[in-house]
Amino acid sequence: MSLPLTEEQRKKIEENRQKALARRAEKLLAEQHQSPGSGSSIATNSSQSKQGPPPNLPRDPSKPVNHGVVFLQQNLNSSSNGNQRPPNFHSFHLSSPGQAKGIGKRQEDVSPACPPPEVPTQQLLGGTLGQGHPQSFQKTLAPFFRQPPRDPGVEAKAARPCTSGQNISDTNCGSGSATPGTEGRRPQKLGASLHKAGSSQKGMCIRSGGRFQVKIGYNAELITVFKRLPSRSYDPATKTWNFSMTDYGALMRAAQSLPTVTLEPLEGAEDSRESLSTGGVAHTCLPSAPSLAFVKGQCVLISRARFEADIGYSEDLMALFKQMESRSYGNHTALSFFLVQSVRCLPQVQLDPLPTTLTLAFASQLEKTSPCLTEPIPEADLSGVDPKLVSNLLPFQRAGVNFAVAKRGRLLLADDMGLGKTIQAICIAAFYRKEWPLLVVVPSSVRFTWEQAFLQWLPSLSPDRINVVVTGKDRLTAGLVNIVSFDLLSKLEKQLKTPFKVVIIDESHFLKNIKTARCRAAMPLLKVAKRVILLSGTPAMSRPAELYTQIIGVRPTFFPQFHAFGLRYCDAKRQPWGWDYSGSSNLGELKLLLEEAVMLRRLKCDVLAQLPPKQRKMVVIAPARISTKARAALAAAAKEMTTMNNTKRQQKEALLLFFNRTAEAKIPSVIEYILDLLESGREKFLVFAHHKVVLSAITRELERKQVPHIRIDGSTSSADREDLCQQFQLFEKHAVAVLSITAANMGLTFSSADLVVFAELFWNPGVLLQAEDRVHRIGQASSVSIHYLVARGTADDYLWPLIQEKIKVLGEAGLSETNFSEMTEATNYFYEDPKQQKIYDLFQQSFEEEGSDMELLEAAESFDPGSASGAPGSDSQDLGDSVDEITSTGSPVKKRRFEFFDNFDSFMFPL
Ligand SMILES: Nc1ncnc2c1ncn2[C@@H]1O[C@H](COP(=O)(O)OP(=O)(O)OP(=O)(O)O)[C@@H](O)[C@H]1O
Repeated sequence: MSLPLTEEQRKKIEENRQKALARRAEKLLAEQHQSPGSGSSIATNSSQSKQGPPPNLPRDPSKPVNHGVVFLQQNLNSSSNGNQRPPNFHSFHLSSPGQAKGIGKRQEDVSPACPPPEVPTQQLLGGTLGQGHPQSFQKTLAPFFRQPPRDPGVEAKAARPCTSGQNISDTNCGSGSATPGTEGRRPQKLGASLHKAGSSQKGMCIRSGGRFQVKIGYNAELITVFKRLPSRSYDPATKTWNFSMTDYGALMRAAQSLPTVTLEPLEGAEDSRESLSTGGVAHTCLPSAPSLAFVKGQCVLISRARFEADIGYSEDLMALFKQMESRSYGNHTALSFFLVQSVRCLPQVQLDPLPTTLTLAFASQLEKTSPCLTEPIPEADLSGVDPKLVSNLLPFQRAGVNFAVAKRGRLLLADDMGLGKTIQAICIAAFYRKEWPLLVVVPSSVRFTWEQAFLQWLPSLSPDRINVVVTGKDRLTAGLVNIVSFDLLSKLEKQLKTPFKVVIIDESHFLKNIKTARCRAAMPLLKVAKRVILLSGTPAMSRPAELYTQIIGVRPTFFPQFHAFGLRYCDAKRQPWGWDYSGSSNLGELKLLLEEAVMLRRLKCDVLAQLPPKQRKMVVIAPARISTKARAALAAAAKEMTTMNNTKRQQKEALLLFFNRTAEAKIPSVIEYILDLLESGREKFLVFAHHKVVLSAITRELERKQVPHIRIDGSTSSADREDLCQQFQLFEKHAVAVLSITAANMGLTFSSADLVVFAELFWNPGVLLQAEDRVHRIGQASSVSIHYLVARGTADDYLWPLIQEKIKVLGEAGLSETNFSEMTEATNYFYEDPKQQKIYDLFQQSFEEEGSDMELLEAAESFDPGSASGAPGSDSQDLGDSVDEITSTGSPVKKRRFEFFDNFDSFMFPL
C-alpha cells in the first residue's frame, strides 16, 4: 500500500503541473503563430500532446482558470489530430469519496468545454462508494443515463461554439470568471451554426419523419463527413442526404470544424432524445479534427456489475481507460457513469451510455458499495395457499414461486417445456388470491386442461367458481377464475368494466406480434394488472424482437419505444422500405436484463434430477371443437348402446360405431392441439393415433403447413419403417412422426424426440406404454412428456377410466410401475348417470373379451371415412369457428409460424 502524500507534497506537485501546463500552452501558441490559420501544427505534433498533462489531471479549484489550459483547449479544438485532450477534464484519480468531492467542485468551477453533469460527482462516488445514500444515488443516477435536458443556462454556455477565429477567451465556451469576454453573447444550443467567415457555404438541417435532411449545395468536405456517418442515406430524387437522429450530434460537430460550411441546426434538436443520446450538447463546442476520425460506440453490460465500452480505437480513449483501470472503485457501474461522463469531453469520441432501462433494472446493484453478485431470493410465505399444491411443488418449482413473489407477481416464467409452469403459475396466482378475480388467457386447445389443473391443485376453489369462456356470448368475468382463449379475449375485452388485477397468460409468445388483435387486446390488460404471470417455454422462437411485448407486458416502463429496443437488441437497420428489426445484437446484455428483472428460465437438464423419467399429462381437448354433426352422431351411437332391447351383437356394433365416431369428432381439436404445439416451439414429437381417418387428417394438415413429418401405419413396409425412423432421428429441426398406435408401438426408436402425443386412446394400456417407450429408451437423456388428448362426451369418457383401472390392477400385481392416477384425480365426471354406467360396463366387457382386439382393429380399419364425408377435420375449414387468429390468417403468416429459432437457448444462454 502506498503512503498518502503530505499536503506539502501535493502542493508542490500541483505547482509543477501548472507550470508544465503553462509552458506547454505557450509552446503550442508559438507553434500556431508559425502556421497561421490552422491548428494542424499542433495536431501533427502528437508527441506534444501526448506529453501534455493527462486529461484527468486535477486542477486546483482555488486557482483561477489557467489561460494556458484554456488556450490549450482552443488549439486542441482546432487540431487535426485525434490525440488532443480536453484540458479541463474531470479528474477521476479517486480512491475515496473525499477526493470525489473535490472533483465535483472543480467541475462546477471550470468546465468550459464539458457541461457539468446533472449528477454531481460527489453524489455518485461519495454516495455510492461508501457514504451510503442509496436512495439519492438511485434517483440521481437514473436520470443521468437518460441524459435529460440540462440546466438551460449551463447548457447554453456549454454549447457555445468554439471557433478558431475567436480570441482565447471566446473559445473557452465556459462560465463565470473563467471565460472573460463571453458576457452578452447570445447562448447557442446544440448544433448552433458557427459564425464562420462570410465565404462559408450555408445550409440547414430539416426534420423528415424520424430523420433529418441536410439542405446545402455541393461541398466536398461535407460529403466526406456524410459518408462517414453510419445512418446516411442519399435520396437521388431530391439530391439530398438524410440521417438518423443518432448521427445528428456527430454531423453538427463535424460541420462546425469545417471552415467552409455553416449549418443551421434543427429546430428544437437540443431537446430530442436522439441528440441527447449522442452527448450532443457536450460536444457542440468541441469541434472535431478535420480528419473526422470519429470513434463511436456504446457501453454494454457484460455482467450484473460490469460493463464494457464497445468502441473503436482512440488513443485518447485508451489513455482514459488506462486511468480508469487504475481506479479502485468497488462499483463498476459507478465507473460506467463516470466513464461516459468523462468521454463526453473527448471531441472525437462518442460513447453512448447504458440505456435508462438497464440502470433502472440494475438500480439495486448500483446502490451497492461492493459487487455482491447474487442475493438469495427470500422464501415466500405460502401459508395462505392450498397445502396440497404447496406440498406438491418440486424444489425448483418452489424456487420459481419465490422468484415470482420477489418480483411482486410480475414475471415471465420461461421454464423449459414440461417443467410444470402450470402448477407454479397457479401457486403464484393463489398467493395473490385476495386480489382475484383471476384472468387466465390460454390457447383455445388447452382451456379445459387449465380448468382441470385448477380443480386438481386448488381443492379450496369450488368448481362452480371456474368460468371457462367458450363462446363470444359468454361473460368474461362470470367466475372467480376466468379462463379464456386469446381469440375470444380480443372479442370480449370490451366487456371489462374493472380491470383484472391478476392475469396469467399461457404461451405468452402468442403475443409476440404487437399488430395482432390478440396482442392489442391483452397488452392494455397487462399494463393495468397488478400481477402478470407470463408463461412460455419458448418466449422467442426466431428473433429478439419477439420478446419485446412480453418484456413490456411484465415491465411496462421498460423501453417505452420499440425502436429503442430494436436499435439495441435487434440490430435495427434502416432499409429503403423502413426499419428492419429482424436481427439481433447485445444478446448477452439482453439476457442479463431479462434475468435481472423479467424472466426465470430453467432447462430440463438443470433440474433433471428432480424430474420423473416420464411426465404424463391428460389434456382435455375443447368440446367446442366437436361439430354439431359429430355430436349428433355420437349421441345416436350412445343411444344405440343403451337401448334396452338390443342384442349383444347390436350393442357391440353400436360401441364400435361410438368408438369410430369419437375418432372423427376429435380430429379438429387434435389438429388444433398439434398446431399449438408447433407454434409453442415443440420441435420434434410423435403423434399416435389409431384410426386411418385421424392419421390422414393429421398428415394432410402437416403437408398443408409444410411441416416435415413421417408417417408409419399398417401399410408401411418393414424396410420403409426403419428408413423413416432414421430420417426422423436425423432431422435437425422440427418434425412430427405420425404413427399408428398398433403398427408402430414397438421395435422403433425415436429417442431424438422427448414428447409423445396420443391423439386417440386405446383400450389396452400395455400397447400405450409400449408406444410411450418409443422415446423413453436408451439414448434418451431427458425426462419425456406424454400428453393424452381426452375429449369429453366421447368414447374417451369410458376408455380413460378403463385404462386407469387396468393399469391399477397391473400395478397391484407388481406388473406395472406406471401410475396414471395423478392425472385423473380431477376427472370425476363419469357415471353419475346410470346410462353412462351401462356404457362403461359395456366397454369393460367388450374389451376384455377374448379376441376383442382383433375385432376392434378391423372395425377401425374398415371404418369408412367416406361415410363421414364432410366430417369435421377432413377439411381444414372445419377446424372450428374460433380458430386462433394465427391459424386463420393468410398463408404468409402460416408459413412463418414454422420458421423456428434453431437454438433458442444458445441465444438466451450464450456460453
Ligand atoms: N409438482 C408436480 N407434481 C405432480 N405433477 C406435476 C408437477 N409439476 C408438473 N406436473 C405435471 O407435469 C406435467 C407437465 O406440466 P405442465 O403442463 O404444467 O408443464 P409446462 O411447463 O406447462 O409444459 P408446456 O410448456 O409443454 O406447456 C403435467 O401433467 C403436470 O400435472
